[in-house]
Amino acid sequence: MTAAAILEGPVTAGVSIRPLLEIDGVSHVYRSALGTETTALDGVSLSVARGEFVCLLGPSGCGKTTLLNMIAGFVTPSSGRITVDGETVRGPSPSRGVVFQDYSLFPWLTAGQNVAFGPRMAGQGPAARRQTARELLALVGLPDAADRYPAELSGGMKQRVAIARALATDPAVLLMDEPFAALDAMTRAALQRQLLAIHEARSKTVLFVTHNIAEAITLGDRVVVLSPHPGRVAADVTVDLPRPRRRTAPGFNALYAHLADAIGAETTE
Ligand SMILES: Nc1ncnc2c1ncn2[C@@H]1O[C@H](COP(=O)(O)OP(=O)(O)OP(=O)(O)O)[C@@H](O)[C@H]1O
Repeated sequence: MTAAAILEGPVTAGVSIRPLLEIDGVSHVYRSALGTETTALDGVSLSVARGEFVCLLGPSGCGKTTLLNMIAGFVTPSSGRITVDGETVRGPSPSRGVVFQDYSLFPWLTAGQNVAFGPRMAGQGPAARRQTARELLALVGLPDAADRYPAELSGGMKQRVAIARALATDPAVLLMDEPFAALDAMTRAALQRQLLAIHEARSKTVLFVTHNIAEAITLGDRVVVLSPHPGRVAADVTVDLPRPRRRTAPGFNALYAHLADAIGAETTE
């Protein structure tokens, strides 16, 4: 074993199993213009393995978005350290794809151009990035939407384009902030299924923020619960129910009750 491999941690059959994402004692304090301080997160530590699908669950104000924004590199931790693939996060990077709740597509670009935006910034040529956009739009179930503008798409279609756009730079980790919260129940269920299929097909590491307990159980290999004021890890639960996970499946309700208890909710849905 090389010195580098030893530093990276345990090795199985020559493959390092160092976590892809490491959040180490991270805190964040917001300071207002008037000097008021809000401690959004306090001493949060979390490791996410390569290929793992982790849901961050918690009530409003527990710091889920702040944590995701710090991993994305949009917000700097007040203390602690975040590393992705061993590199300290110091700002946004194409290796971290982000999907927001409000779609945030460029309205002046077509769906295809939105998906091709990251590759274009990375210097990919026109033919290659058109091909990337075509492939990814097909992957999210929109093979014929390349020339349509966001205003011509439904909410569910926009979010599919946003997922394709986030995948276009082949990020190491996909960061998703309540991406399906604004969608109706049927569209939401369809996108959940599609996201799981993409997760499986592309072996993507996913960190998915939600305040919806059923969604967290449906999607996650693990559910990490944050408690509010200040945000701290209150529970870290492995979901070992077989997929696809239906609410009527044995074990679903017991896990639901356990997580509801952990976030201090009667029910949130
Ligand atoms: N820009 C900001 N300035 C000051 N305080 C902020 C700012 N952004 C968030 N906060 C505060 O930090 C805490 C965590 O907010 P955050 O948005 O990260 O929580 P959340 O769990 O994502 O909430 P929600 O589910 O409602 O989106 C809250 O108390 C919030 O009021």
